[in-house]
Amino acid sequence: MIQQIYPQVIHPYQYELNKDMHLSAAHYIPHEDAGKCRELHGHTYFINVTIAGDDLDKSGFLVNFKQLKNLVHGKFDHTVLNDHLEVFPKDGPDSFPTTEVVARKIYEIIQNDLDQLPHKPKCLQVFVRETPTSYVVYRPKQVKKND
Ligand SMILES: Nc1nc2c(c(=O)[nH]1)N=C([C@H](O)[C@H](O)COP(=O)(O)OP(=O)(O)OP(=O)(O)O)CN2
Ligand SMILES: [Zn+2]
Repeated sequence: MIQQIYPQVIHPYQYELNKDMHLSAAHYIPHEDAGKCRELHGHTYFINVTIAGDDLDKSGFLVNFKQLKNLVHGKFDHTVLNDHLEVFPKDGPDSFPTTEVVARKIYEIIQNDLDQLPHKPKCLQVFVRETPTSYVVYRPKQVKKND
């Protein structure tokens, strides 16, 4: 069981769901400022995603917990993050799988999937812990209730 206190998001929705995941992945940050992190190394990432909405699907789910796990753990577990060029392209601001970029990419992957659902749940927060002493929280700038 993952035991971690997460920051709370204030929101207007009636349902809020949280899914914890952990995954093993390797990465490297090929930038001169990254020091020892320029070399390939691995982490056990601890991830929490927060989903909210007012409506449930026909199963009574806001979104199936398994679906969230498949989207993130299913894609990245036991992989080298830098190898996912569709997520972290060779050039540009998204090319380095820093904790910040990983958190935002997980948000984008999840929200793109949620946008296909008729009841339109929203991803409000992605928490990514990379080491015992380092984590990032990503939240989209604004989530409008009727988006
Ligand atoms: N803002 C960021 N800074 C750093 C990132 C990052 O993604 N965003 N990443 C790294 C390294 O990849 C490294 O894996 C993590 O660094 P750090 O927390 O410094 O790791 P330590 O285990 O050495 O931390 P201690 O608290 O000193 O034990 C670096 N910076
Ligand atoms: Zn690292």
